[in-house]
Amino acid sequence: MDFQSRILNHFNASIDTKTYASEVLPPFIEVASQMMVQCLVNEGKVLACGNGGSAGDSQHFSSELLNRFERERPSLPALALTTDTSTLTSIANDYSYNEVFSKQIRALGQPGDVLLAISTSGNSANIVQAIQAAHDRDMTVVALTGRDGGDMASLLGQDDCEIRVPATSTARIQEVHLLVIHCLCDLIDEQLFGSAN
Ligand SMILES: O=C(CO)[C@@H](O)[C@H](O)[C@H](O)[C@H](O)COP(=O)(O)O
Ligand SMILES: [Zn+2]
Repeated sequence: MDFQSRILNHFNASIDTKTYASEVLPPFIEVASQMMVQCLVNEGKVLACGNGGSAGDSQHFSSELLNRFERERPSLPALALTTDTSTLTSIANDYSYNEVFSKQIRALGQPGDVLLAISTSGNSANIVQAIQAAHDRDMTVVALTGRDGGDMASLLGQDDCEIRVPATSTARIQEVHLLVIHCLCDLIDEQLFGSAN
């Protein structure tokens, strides 16, 4: 297959995945946005974590809350747990990579905070442990997953919300995760700061 055909295949697969996701995800995205708004109104914060591309997604989300999305408004409290290399390397070195997020959550998480846990497979052990730590801290969890939801899906409780992308390719799932993150940012701004076009 020539390169341009490969590129076209990627575009078409991404479009198809997003079209299918648009038929199933909106109710879950709405609920997740309401959970985050409730948390922020009650002076809570959103902690976010993920590995690889999903680490980037965590940072993308937290920067849009802390700084801005598409309108002028006050900064909102969010923190990506993926950025402090001293903390990440010392926890991984002294304990285990599986604990790099959970130890931060046990220190920083407060009751009423929300954890945004991102994994395309739903099986990353450090994300699973992050969810367990969040529950121990009386936090709720918004989980962005894919495939069959993996181990994360079975850990979630009725106060949590899973947004599971109906796809199997990591890249395609990540592309929808980013769209979901932008939907969450828009809905949070809309609920907290009123109508904008
Ligand atoms: O971005 C990509 C692949 O598109 C990779 O960096 C990917 O995020 C990494 O392999 C992650 O470790 C995958 O973890 P997960 O999504 O299964 O939790
Ligand atoms: Zn990627």
